[in-house]
Amino acid sequence: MTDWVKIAEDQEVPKLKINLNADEPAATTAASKDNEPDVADPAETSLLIKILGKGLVNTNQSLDIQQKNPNSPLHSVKTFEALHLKPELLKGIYAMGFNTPSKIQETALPTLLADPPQNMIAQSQSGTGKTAAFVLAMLSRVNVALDHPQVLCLSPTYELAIQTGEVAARMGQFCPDIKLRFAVRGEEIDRNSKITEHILIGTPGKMLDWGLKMRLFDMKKVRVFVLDEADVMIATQGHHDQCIRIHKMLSSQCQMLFFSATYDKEVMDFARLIVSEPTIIRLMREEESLDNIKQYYVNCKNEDGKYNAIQNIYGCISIGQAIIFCHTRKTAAWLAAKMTADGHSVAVLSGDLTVEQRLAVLDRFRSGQEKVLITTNVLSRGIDIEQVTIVVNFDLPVDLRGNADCETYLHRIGRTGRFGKSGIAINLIDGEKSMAVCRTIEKHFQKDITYLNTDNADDIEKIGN
Ligand SMILES: Nc1ncnc2c1ncn2[C@@H]1O[C@H](COP(=O)(O)OP(=O)(O)OP(=O)(O)O)[C@@H](O)[C@H]1O
Repeated sequence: MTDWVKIAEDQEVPKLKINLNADEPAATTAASKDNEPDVADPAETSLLIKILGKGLVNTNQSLDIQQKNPNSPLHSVKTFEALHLKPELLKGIYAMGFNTPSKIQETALPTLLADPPQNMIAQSQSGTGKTAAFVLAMLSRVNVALDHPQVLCLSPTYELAIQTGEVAARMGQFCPDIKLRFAVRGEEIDRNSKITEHILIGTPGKMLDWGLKMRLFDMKKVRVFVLDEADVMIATQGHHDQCIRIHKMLSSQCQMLFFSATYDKEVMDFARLIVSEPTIIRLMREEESLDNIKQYYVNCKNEDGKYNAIQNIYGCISIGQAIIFCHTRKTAAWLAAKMTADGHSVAVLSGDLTVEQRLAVLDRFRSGQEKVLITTNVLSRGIDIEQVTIVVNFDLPVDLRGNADCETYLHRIGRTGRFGKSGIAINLIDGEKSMAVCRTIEKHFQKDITYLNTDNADDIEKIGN
């Protein structure tokens, strides 16, 4: 095992340096996308959330469990001992600081480890313990007496595969006989050799190359197939078909495990193709709500008018930390330059930054080094910043056709029960179109968005109370 602990550690530095828009150099990407709506890349967002996550997310939501095969036993455990794991694995879990199984692990682990193996489709938000659960299943199923791949784990990108490998390396640190190999770009292998490692973690393209094109291992001998981040996988060009091709090569006895943070129809159809008679476990995300958020709109003539509105608000009330959302990178950069010139400490987070740069920006903002974070839709769902008191929509969220994007509005403004309850949202309006968007949002949530006159100091002071 030591070998691949080293490999995982060696990968840790380069993984953050990589520009995930690898097909386009960062400079070209930035220049050509300045005026377009800035959108979040699902793989980048997922990686950011994973790296930013500071431990287990506890939720009060209940589990929803469905079983397609009524004969499969289903029970839950309250301790890791109750799973009767190999002592070395149990030691690895405790060494990671895990004392008791998380909510999803309580129910998922007995099914994941059951004999005969059962298929599973699991859904829960980032940070709830999915990776730890399926990595434990992967490690437990290995028969070290056999020197061929027995477990395949597919991730949508290089970086996400490395993250999973790191968890496996840590959890398996006391199992020196279990061997892992990364099947990702940059890993080369002699065409005439055979892969002897027990676990392969990688991306679909490389896995297909090794298993199908080069026949470096026998896909029929694989006992566990894990598909991680199914929603991100679907969103990544070409991965859907590659996964299906891999799946077709596997034996019908292979245990199929499918993990995702969300399941829309496309992801569920994909899951159904791959996983037969699954036990489906879902832990719903705590819903964001607009309760206790005071919402306002301000009429402005143009972008300069919007800027004046922000200045007036800052002039009248003391604001802890604020996030300002813009539609394009260009507007975000323009606004940041103006606010900085006026003496505000401002950070900008937009899609032209690498994941490493975004992490640095978020870390600084979270620690209070900057008071204002100007961003676009790249700062999206799943990245919660607790201490923010005011959210300003410099541009209201709209979809590609210019219609109100209520879901994005909720993710920008809403809070979950876990975080501070009260907050202020200010929507800057510059014309009929944006007023119509504002009204649609108001109607959708049935929560008033009140008029605010930022030329009137008394009016502004009221929102601070
Ligand atoms: N039983 C546990 N007890 C304590 N900490 C845990 C437990 N299970 C997982 N964790 C920790 O909680 C964090 C989230 O776990 P994990 O990465 O498995 O969640 P996830 O749902 O896969 O999230 P993501 O998709 O972001 O990776 C990690 O830091 C992990 O080490």
